[in-house]
Amino acid sequence: MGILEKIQEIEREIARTQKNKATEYHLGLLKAKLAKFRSELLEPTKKGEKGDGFDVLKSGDARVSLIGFPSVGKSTLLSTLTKTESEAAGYEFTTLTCIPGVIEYKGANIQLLDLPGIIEGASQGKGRGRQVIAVARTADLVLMMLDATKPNVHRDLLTAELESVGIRLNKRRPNIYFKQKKGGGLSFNSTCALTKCNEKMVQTILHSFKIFNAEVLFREDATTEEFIDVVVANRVYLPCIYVYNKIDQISIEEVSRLARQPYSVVVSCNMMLNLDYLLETLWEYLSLIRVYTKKPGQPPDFDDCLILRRGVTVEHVCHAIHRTLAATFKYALVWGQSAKFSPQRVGINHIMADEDVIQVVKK
Ligand SMILES: Nc1nc2c(ncn2[C@@H]2O[C@H](COP(=O)(O)OP(=O)(O)OP(=O)(O)O)[C@@H](O)[C@H]2O)c(=O)[nH]1
Ligand SMILES: [K+]
Ligand SMILES: [Mg+2]
Repeated sequence: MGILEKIQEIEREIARTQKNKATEYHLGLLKAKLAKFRSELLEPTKKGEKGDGFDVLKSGDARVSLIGFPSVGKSTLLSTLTKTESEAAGYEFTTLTCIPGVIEYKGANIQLLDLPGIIEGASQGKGRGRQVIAVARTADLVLMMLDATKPNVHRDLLTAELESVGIRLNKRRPNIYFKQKKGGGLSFNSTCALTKCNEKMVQTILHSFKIFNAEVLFREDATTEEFIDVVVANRVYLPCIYVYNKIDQISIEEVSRLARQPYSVVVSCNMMLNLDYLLETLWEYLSLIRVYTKKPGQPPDFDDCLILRRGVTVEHVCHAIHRTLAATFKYALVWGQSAKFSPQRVGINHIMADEDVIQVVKK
């Protein structure tokens, strides 16, 4: 039996198993098996699957992938936001490979990848699904494009496709410590009351992965699925913006309903509506910040900024300026939002904010 059939069989069994106390562990076991087979699907099988227009080099400050059903307007968006032209047309599967473009925004170069449309069953190899999903895994953010005139179930279908191959959208990594050991059996602890999972379930799941010695610490009230995610380990956690395109075709009431959903932005690529807000949201979700440098006695260099991630320290800034700078660092002067007063004299662990100005003083 092939993996796909095995997966289908387990899915059918889960569907026909009633959910109650008596079947709880059996279900947990099935879910663990499912996770195992699905992660096997991710491993490249045939030679030649790569190198057919999907292995685009990473470049710039961040990478964003465009995921959506056919003809929702992905290529139209790429051609609108970047200098690259990607063919757009009124028929499905116009785009057949990965087309990279660059969004220049607030001094950052954001690589935007246009991809073929994907459909239900993509994770199991329908269409170019597997290649598209492999690219999505390498991105820093997913722009899931949806057709505002189509039923909203598309959003759940695509989310489920990505989920089934280990891509988690707008979710945190579960706060569970897990370490395999050489001996000593299972050591299980939690720092809070557990209502969705328990020691016996954890043991059952670990046994199904042939793990008999391990240390497990639940630091939150996590579910069985979340525990499986931690064990399988090849999960990626990505921010996702749901972009509803073609709002020129729907009523204003419908537009405002879609716009109020979480993580959602409404646009019209053809009419160039709300694209500024999309870029602003993109910047926000990518956690990018700008840091300007300044030399003593000179004004800051506002023409050239460093693009970094929210939460970076002065040490990161030093590395971004020059690889040896951190070693000769004495202190820095910082102007801007992260400074209590301007300028503030700070050490190497000071956390920077967007649009801060920094002057590094060497030993
Ligand atoms: N009404 C309307 N039509 C749009 C809008 N944006 C794109 N379209 C149209 O939607 C059709 C499909 O656009 P594409 O950009 O080719 O869509 P795609 O998602 O790249 O399609 P595939 O590559 O086939 O997956 C084209 O006819 C576009 O002109 C929009 O904002 N409003
Ligand atoms: K199309
Ligand atoms: Mg396209």
